[in-house]
Amino acid sequence: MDLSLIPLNIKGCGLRPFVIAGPCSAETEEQVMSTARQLASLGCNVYRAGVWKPRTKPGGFEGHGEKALPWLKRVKEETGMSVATEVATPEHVELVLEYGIDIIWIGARTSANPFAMQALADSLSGVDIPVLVKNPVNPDLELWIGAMERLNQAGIKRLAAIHRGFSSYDNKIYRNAPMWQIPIELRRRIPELPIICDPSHIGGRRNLIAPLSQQAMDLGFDGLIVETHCSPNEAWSDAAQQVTPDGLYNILSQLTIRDGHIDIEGIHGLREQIDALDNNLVELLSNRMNICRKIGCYKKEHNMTVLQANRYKEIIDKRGAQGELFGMDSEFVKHIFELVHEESVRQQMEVINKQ
Ligand SMILES: O=C(O)C(=O)C[C@]1(C(=O)O)C=C[C@@H](O)C=C1
Repeated sequence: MDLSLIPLNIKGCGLRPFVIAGPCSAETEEQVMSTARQLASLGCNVYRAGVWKPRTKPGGFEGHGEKALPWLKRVKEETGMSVATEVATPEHVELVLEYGIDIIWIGARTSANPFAMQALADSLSGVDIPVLVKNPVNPDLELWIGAMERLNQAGIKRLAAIHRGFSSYDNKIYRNAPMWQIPIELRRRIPELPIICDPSHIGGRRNLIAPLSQQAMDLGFDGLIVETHCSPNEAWSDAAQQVTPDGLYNILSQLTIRDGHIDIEGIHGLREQIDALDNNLVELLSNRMNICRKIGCYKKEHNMTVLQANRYKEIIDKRGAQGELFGMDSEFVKHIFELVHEESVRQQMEVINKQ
């Protein structure tokens, strides 16, 4: 299904980057207003604050709920910024609409759950509000697109995706692995869908916000949603990843914003060279597969298993090391040969099982 989209039509959404900023959670009216005033004075157009906070474990601050919605309303009235918060249930939707919240986002745990997504979509049927959909916690592009399709089917056309990274068991550098290939594929599949990067949740640490924001800009993402707090160290949630409003605008001022629509003329010749090399690569792969099919025939005649683990290991190790010598990441080269081997095994299975 194609998404039927119209522009987000949010103040400032034509700028690159389009910035949404504000604290992880609305803690007190004073904290909400103080952060908002600072952000507004720096030129921010959209203010975010979590009111319902999905926490991994019980006992953490789970947000003030409805009590905090009038604070966001006040931000809107006093600063002129649009206000955004997360919703996870139809009851949340009802309340945010009652309090005139301008934009809603759907969190990673909710977008991973088709039942929850459908319930939210049903509750938004007939409502004209921009909805930002965070990627599901697991790296599943279809699930992410499916969540947006459910909203779209309910009539929500002002949609954007938020890339907040993916949960993983062993994450040393990032809180959530960026796995940039997933939002890149999303852009290829739905080019007109705005993508907003959430460097706060990917990085989990404030010193990673600048490099991650730059990476998002280099990939041509449209916006950034950054957790920003008047006193980050005292934040009730996600303290390590929040920055001050001044800190955020300092980061933004240092970003290099490149134009997605480059002058193709200058790289035309180089692209021709790439086409020629890619052509050779596919031909070489096809030649390799022909040899593998011959080996498949031999294995069939001699009753040998398709998988030859020692030989497979030898290829992966050898090519990985060779790749590194040629200036590539050995894991990348190994991965390519894992895929080549997978196809080779599939082709040999075909040969062996042919009557
Ligand atoms: O060397 C073999 O036995 C092959 O069948 C070739 C090949 C490969 O693609 O390189 C395929 C399957 C085996 O597991 C190991 C290697």
